[in-house]
Parts: sequence; structure tokens; C-alpha cells
Amino acid sequence: MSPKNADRETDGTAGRTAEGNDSAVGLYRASCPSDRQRELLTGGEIPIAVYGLGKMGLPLAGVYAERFGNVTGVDIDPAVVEQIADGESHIVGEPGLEALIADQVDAGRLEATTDGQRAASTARIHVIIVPTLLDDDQQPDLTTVESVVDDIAAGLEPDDLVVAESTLPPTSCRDVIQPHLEQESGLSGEEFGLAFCPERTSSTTALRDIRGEYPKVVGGIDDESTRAAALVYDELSSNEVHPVSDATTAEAVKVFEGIYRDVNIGLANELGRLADELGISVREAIQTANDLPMCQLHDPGPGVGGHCIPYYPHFLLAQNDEPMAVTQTARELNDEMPTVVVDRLERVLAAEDADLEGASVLVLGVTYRPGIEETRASPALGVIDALAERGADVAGIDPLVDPEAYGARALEIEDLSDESFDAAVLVTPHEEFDAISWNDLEPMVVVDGRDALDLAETDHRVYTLAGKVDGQSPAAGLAGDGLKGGDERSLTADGGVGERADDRPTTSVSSADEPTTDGRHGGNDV
Ligand SMILES: NC(=O)c1ccc[n+]([C@@H]2O[C@H](COP(=O)([O-])OP(=O)(O)OC[C@H]3O[C@@H](n4cnc5c(N)ncnc54)[C@H](O)[C@@H]3O)[C@@H](O)[C@H]2O)c1
Ligand SMILES: CC(=O)N[C@@H]1[C@@H](OP(=O)(O)OP(=O)(O)OC[C@H]2O[C@@H](n3ccc(=O)[nH]c3=O)[C@H](O)[C@@H]2O)O[C@H](CO)[C@@H](O)[C@@H]1O
Repeated sequence: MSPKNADRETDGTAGRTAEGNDSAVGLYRASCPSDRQRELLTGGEIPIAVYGLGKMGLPLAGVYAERFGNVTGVDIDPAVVEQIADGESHIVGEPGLEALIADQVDAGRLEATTDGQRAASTARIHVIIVPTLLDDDQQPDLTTVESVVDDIAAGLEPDDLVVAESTLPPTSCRDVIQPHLEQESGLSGEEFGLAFCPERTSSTTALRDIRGEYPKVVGGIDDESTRAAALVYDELSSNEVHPVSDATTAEAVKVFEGIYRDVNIGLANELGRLADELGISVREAIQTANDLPMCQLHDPGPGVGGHCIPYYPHFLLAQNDEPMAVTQTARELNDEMPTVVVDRLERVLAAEDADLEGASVLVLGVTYRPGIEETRASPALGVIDALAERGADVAGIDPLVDPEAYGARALEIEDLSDESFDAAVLVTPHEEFDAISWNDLEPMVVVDGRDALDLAETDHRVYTLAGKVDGQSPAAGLAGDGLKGGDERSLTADGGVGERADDRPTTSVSSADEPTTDGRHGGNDV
């Protein structure tokens, strides 16, 4: 037993020490009836700490405060804490969050601090929602989670409940967090609750999701932990709680959701690459195949970014002996997509007897998704790197981040007509790009990675990755001899642009023909 807990013995009655000192009720092994536990929780009598106040943590802390009050948010970034203390949100583009934080702080139901140990000393429910990143070897990096666990351990009391919402490699609660808490707090694992309750939320719909868009998965290190956590989320969420057998199962649920998405996107990208050879729009074919409920293919694109989907597969790939060829192959394929996009651009330029050496290329969109200020693993990083490696002069526009920080010369939309570009690559279709007046720009080659542009009435030569959902093949927009977009054209592997019907490429575009790539350009940002 560590010194800080040496004098602490409990009589098993949650919320009281053997000396009878009052302290807030701990839900784990609580002796009072569950409806009393719910009253205490919703009445703000059980202090809660939320560790990590980012894109997911701040919305979560806000909803916890909205439902239970008595919430202390913890973040290591003083600027984040200061803004929240002022009732402001530092998260861009999360509908409703600004107002929620202002209301909860103003009502005294939410406060913020950088002092995790102080927050832990009063909280009886501890919620972990900090990032789980990867190191340079694609191995899960739990140091951030472990630093939060240290803070919690410093203030952990018998009958406290620890909830991990951060996505974790399966077995982390059992093999890392629980032993770490025991060792640092001096308590035994039977004295506190620990459950994994994954965050099934997406940026731009976080409050909707947290309040109850989906069932809440709850998996405890033991049955009592599952019970206590299920009670919390039954009160927090309007949706049902879905208890599972244990914490490892819950951890696997979350990682499986992410792997499913990455593999599905990988399949869509693999099929999307066939569009030139088949002379079709794969997007149209996918949309049509998805008529069937048993076929729900995702969208082809220039790659998979963010610190969720590209990361989650590595939480299993890194630690399991069983082969995971499907997961591995999809991950590699998605990682390769930024280079495939630049290869396609190179082919289109070759068809015009041009190349990337010295070409002026504009990259549209640096963040990984429109409207979200996040660049981790963004496909744009791989596109910018590949263009620069091939000698292009790369400019970039993004409404949320500075392209200079990512290797591209920063431009504003209003500056575009002052320059002429050989090409543009649309990676992330921010809504701000609707303001681009394409007819005012010198005709160029445009690679549209997301089928987000309609340039048919312009003189630009447009290649749409995987084709357009309206049925046009990828090269249909490559206006040649004055033809507008929409004519029947396809791009051949050797850089020709032939008629789609009869002139299907004689050389099949096999992977052997594709330039080899390390596919790591869209890699991890640790
Ligand atoms: N972003 C999503 O769409 C999404 C969706 C579901 C789940 N998740 C998961 O939620 C978790 C958090 O993701 P996010 O998007 O909120 O991350 P984020 O990068 O937006 O925010 C993380 C926050 O944690 C803070 N932080 C870092 N170390 C800390 C520490 N030791 N103590 C306290 N605060 C610390 C940072 O300062 C930052 O404010 C991750 O595990 C992620 O996998 C994310
Ligand atoms: C609860 C949680 O963890 N939520 C996560 C969050 O994930 P996220 O914010 O990282 O967003 P994603 O939408 O997964 O995009 C990731 C990258 O994949 C590209 N992409 C996407 C779809 C597609 O068909 N083709 C693509 O190419 C896209 O451009 C981007 O770069 O929300 C998702 C639901 O939106 C959830 O599923 C996901 O678990």
C-alpha cells in the first residue's frame, strides 16, 4: 500500500472511510440502491473528471456536465484550459459545442484545469479520452494514456470508477491500465472499477453522437465495473447501453469498427483504380451495387487520414501473431493512394507531353476531412511530398491550417487568378472551395480526388479519380481538341488518352506496370 493510502481503510461502504469521514459516493461496489446511485449521479453529488479536452474530450465533458454537473475537465494545454475557463471552446466546426461549454461553465457545472492529480483527488469517476497514437514503427504508443493513469492513480480512492473512452489496443485495460493503477495507487484491483466504453463519435456530429446516436458499448474489467459503468451511460445517453463480456471485448469492438472501415475503403480504392482500364465510373458502379443491403462499399478517394481509421488497424497488427493479411493489405493500399493520385496526374501530363519536373501544382485541402482542423495522416501530406519529390513547385490552400507547415506554398483563394498553374489536385473538398472561380483561371489539368468538382463548362482538363458518380469515366473530363468534358475517353497506362469504346487500352494496367511506391507518404504523424 503506497504511503498516500496507508491510513486509508474502508468498511466496504462506498463513500465513507473507516473513520466515517464523508466523501462523495463511489459507484463501484456501492451499497446504496441503484436508484439512489442514479439520484446522486444526476444530482451532481458524484464528482467527475474528464482527462483530455480535444475534439472528442471537450464535447464529452460538456455532455457529462449537462447530465450530471460537477465535472472537472483536465488538459495539459494551458491555452485549452484558459479558453474553457472563459466559457469558450477551442474546437473548430463542432456544431453546438460553443454554446454548451459556455452554458455549463457559466452554470458552474464544468470547470477546467491542467492539474490532473488535483482533479483526481476529488473525482470519483475518472474518464480517459486522450489520443492513442503510433510511434515511428507503427506500434501503439500508450504514453499519453499512461500519463493520465498516473494522475488518476495519485487521487484514486476505493470504489472509484475509471472509464477509458480512448480507443485502445485490445487487452490494454487488463494488461496495462489496471496493473498501472494498482501499482501507482496502492489499491488492489478489487477496490476500484475499470471499464472500457468506446467513443462512437465523429467530428461535426459529436454532441449528437455522445447524447445517444448509437448504443453505448460498456465492458468492465469485472462484472461490477460493467454494472457501474452501464449505470453511468444509461443516465448519460438517450440510447441503450450495450454491455459486453469484458473490457477486452469492448476494446475489440471499437478497433473492429475502425478496421472494417479501413478495409472497406481499401476495397473501394482498389476497385476505383480499375476505372481507367474498364473505361467506367467505379463510383457509379459502387453506388449502384450499394442498392443491395448486403453490399455497402465505401467511397474511393486519395487516401485515409485522421488519427482514428489509419491508426486502429495497427492496434491489432502490432500485437498479434495470427496473420492479418486483409487488414494489412488494405492499410498498405490506403497508404499508397496519395502516390497513386500523383501517378495519375503524371500520366495525364504525359499525354500532353508534359511532366511534373518544374510544373506548378496547386493542392486543394490539407486537413484529412472537410471542416475539421486535423492533419494527422492526411492524404494531402503524401500528395505534397510526392509532387515535391518529382520536382513540382507545390502551392496549397486550406481554410483551417497553414499549408506552409506541410511543405506547400500557402495561397489564398483570391490569389489564384494572379498565377497560372499546370495542374491542381483536389484532396479535401472544403466548402470554402465553392468560391473558386475556375473560369478565371488559366486552363490546367485538374485531378479531382473526391468527385467534388463540376468543371464541365470550363476549359480545364479534369481527371476524376475512380470516375464521377454520374457515370463519366475518370478521363471523360480531359478536354482534348476543344472537346468539353463528357466525351468517351479513358486514360491508358502508357499515358495515352484513347476513345473509351473501341480503343480500350491494349496494355492492361497491371500492378507490375504501376510505379513502385513506398506508400508511406500518408503515414503517421507522431
Ligand atoms: N476524433 C475522432 O473523430 C474520434 C472519434 C472517436 C474516438 N476518438 C478517440 O478519442 C480519443 C481522443 O481523440 P481526440 O480526437 O479528442 O484527440 P485530440 O488530439 O483532438 O485531443 C486530445 C487532447 O488531449 C490533450 N492531452 C494530451 N495529453 C494529455 C494528458 N496527459 N492529460 C490531459 N490531456 C492531455 C491534448 O492537449 C488535447 O487537447 C482518441 O483515443 C481517439 O481515438 C476520436
Ligand atoms: C467513433 C469514431 O471513432 N468515429 C470515427 C470517425 O472517423 P474519422 O473522423 O476519422 O472520419 P472517417 O469518415 O472515418 O474518415 C477517415 C478518412 O477516410 C476517408 N474516407 C472516409 C470514408 C470513405 O468512404 N472514403 C474515404 O476515403 C476520409 O476522407 C478520411 O480521410 O468518424 C467515422 C464516421 O465518419 C467513424 O467511422 C470512425 O470510427
